[in-house]
Amino acid sequence: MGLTIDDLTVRLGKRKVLDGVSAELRSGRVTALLGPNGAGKSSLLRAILALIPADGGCATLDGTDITELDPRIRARRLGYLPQSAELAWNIPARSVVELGRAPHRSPFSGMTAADHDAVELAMALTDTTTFADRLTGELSGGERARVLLARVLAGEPDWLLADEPLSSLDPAHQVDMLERLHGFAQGGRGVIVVLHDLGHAARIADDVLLLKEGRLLAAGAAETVLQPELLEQAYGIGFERVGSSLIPRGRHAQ
Ligand SMILES: Nc1ncnc2c1ncn2[C@@H]1O[C@H](COP(=O)(O)OP(=O)(O)OP(=O)(O)O)[C@@H](O)[C@H]1O
Repeated sequence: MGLTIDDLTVRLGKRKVLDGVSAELRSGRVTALLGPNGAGKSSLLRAILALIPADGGCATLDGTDITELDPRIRARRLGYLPQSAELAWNIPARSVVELGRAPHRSPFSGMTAADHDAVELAMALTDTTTFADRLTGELSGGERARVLLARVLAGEPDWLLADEPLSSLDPAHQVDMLERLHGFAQGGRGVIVVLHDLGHAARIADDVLLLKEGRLLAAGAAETVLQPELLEQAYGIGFERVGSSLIPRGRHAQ
């Protein structure tokens, strides 16, 4: 059981952006999704979430094809933090976080005590309580990113799929975000996170999926995938170990 990707193939326009990707993802662990620009990382998250159709294969959650789940159940079980921190509405931050409870509420019903508790907890975890009443248009990019994380956490999903969640955060909030994701997984839920920084991946990931040109180049425990030879194949540059870090050597390094 868990989240299984089975021979998933996706075309966007004329491009095959995912080509026969298969993997078993486990709850209680952080899976980092790595690979160069254009490798298909965002497409893989979006295909798992049934936001883009598969041309072949499928993703299943506890044995059920995710595309066959009722959309409300799907939204409850799979939380998505997309790459862009844009927000369509200029509303108070707390109202954005409250939207994360939508899959738990019936239309036109008010917020229950449980809804309020989940919102307050999510805001506390993301350090957003202090600007809960400010309009999102008045927040910095990093503050907006944290509000969006709070919105996903408020939905109490079983799985969190986060696409480059660190990109607009300062170092302190990057560390906070990594700890939040780690804590989320330690609570028994599943995390799939797209990362570019290999140091962050080494710090947080239990497992790694390494994509290149829409194909899975390697998958497994982080220490087995985060190896200079595999990373070189994926990114086309050399890597060397310095202490516990993997440092890029450049395209023409010997
Ligand atoms: N709507 C689209 N139509 C056609 N091709 C697309 C579309 N969206 C993405 N692609 C292509 O699909 C491939 C995979 O894109 P994707 O965004 O999944 O990669 P990524 O690994 O997340 O990249 P990055 O690290 O740059 O965010 C790229 O070659 C991209 O140009």
